[in-house]
Amino acid sequence: MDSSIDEVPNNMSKKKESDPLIMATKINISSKDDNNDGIYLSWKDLWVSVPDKKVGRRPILEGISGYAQPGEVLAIMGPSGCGKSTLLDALAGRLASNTRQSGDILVNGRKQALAFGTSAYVTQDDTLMTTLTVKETVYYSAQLQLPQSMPLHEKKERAEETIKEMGLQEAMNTRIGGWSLKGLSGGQKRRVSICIEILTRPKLLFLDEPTSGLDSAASYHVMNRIIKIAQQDMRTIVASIHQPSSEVFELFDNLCLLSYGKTIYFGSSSKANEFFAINGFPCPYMRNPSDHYLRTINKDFDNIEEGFGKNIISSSKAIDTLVMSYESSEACLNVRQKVLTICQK
Ligand SMILES: Nc1ncnc2c1ncn2[C@@H]1O[C@H](COP(=O)(O)OP(=O)(O)OP(=O)(O)O)[C@@H](O)[C@H]1O
Repeated sequence: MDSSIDEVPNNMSKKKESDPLIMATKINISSKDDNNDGIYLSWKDLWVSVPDKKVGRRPILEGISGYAQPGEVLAIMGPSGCGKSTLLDALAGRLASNTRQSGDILVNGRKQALAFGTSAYVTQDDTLMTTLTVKETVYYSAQLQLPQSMPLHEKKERAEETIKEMGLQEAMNTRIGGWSLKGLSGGQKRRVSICIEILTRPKLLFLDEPTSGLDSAASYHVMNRIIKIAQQDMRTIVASIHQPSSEVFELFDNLCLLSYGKTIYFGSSSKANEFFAINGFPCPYMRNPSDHYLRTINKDFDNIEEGFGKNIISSSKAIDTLVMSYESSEACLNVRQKVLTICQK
């Protein structure tokens, strides 16, 4: 890092509160890494609804349960509009004001708000300052977010290390850019947003579509890095993800597969194939499992889908079959037991 960015410029401290860097400060300024206790997050019979002109209120999530635990990454997957971001928002306590929520969300087995500074959230939109370079963005953010007691050189090192972790060293001096100034690619901006949020090494990290806009190699490296952060530092990570490659999919510990607000499957991602196969939807040879799951449970194109092999079945029926089967499955029982165990800890 060069010395010209040693300190946060004065004018930045006068920026309005909506500035992402300032918001990050407010969330994380007191974050202290002084103990290694991880966060167990669990949710039970979680319902979320929104206003609807026709029916009054429309459910987005319909009584779902699950958990996320230290050292692991939980991937939330499902067709577009199935409620992935809504679940992340509910868990992070940042649902929109027009939503209604019922059911329990438990932090370490108790109904409590997430302690100040313990979690971070990377949104789908990259709200970055277009005129700053990558180095300036991450370094200023480190200065603002990391504890005052941390020496400046350590903050610099943390910033540099994080930039490297996200594979951005080549773009250090590139401006973020925007519509009037060409700068980073969409995927690089995603990585800068992730950098800013992992600077403080939060114990609980929510990532909304961390790989959107990334090519398959970058997606793999970014997710691999995120998995390492979870494992090395016993962080709990919950990430919504659209269409992971099979290599990225294999990195996830647990999978929460949603379809139109209902759970299709929750459990070890390595056992999802078996669940689909025993219910009559085996993943064809050489097909990416996540492509197969999403195609099976997307009913938006029911009228034009060719069905599954000889036994043509609509996706609506496939969804009903899988939802019912999941509810009576061992996987579902395991989730309920796990949630109960977390409560008793
Ligand atoms: N605050 C809200 N008010 C009204 N409708 C909402 C609200 N939040 C979410 N929705 C609706 O709920 C549904 C699920 O939205 P959500 O963003 O959770 O889906 P998603 O699975 O993350 O989709 P995508 O993959 O396309 O981002 C959508 O139909 C969306 O329009």
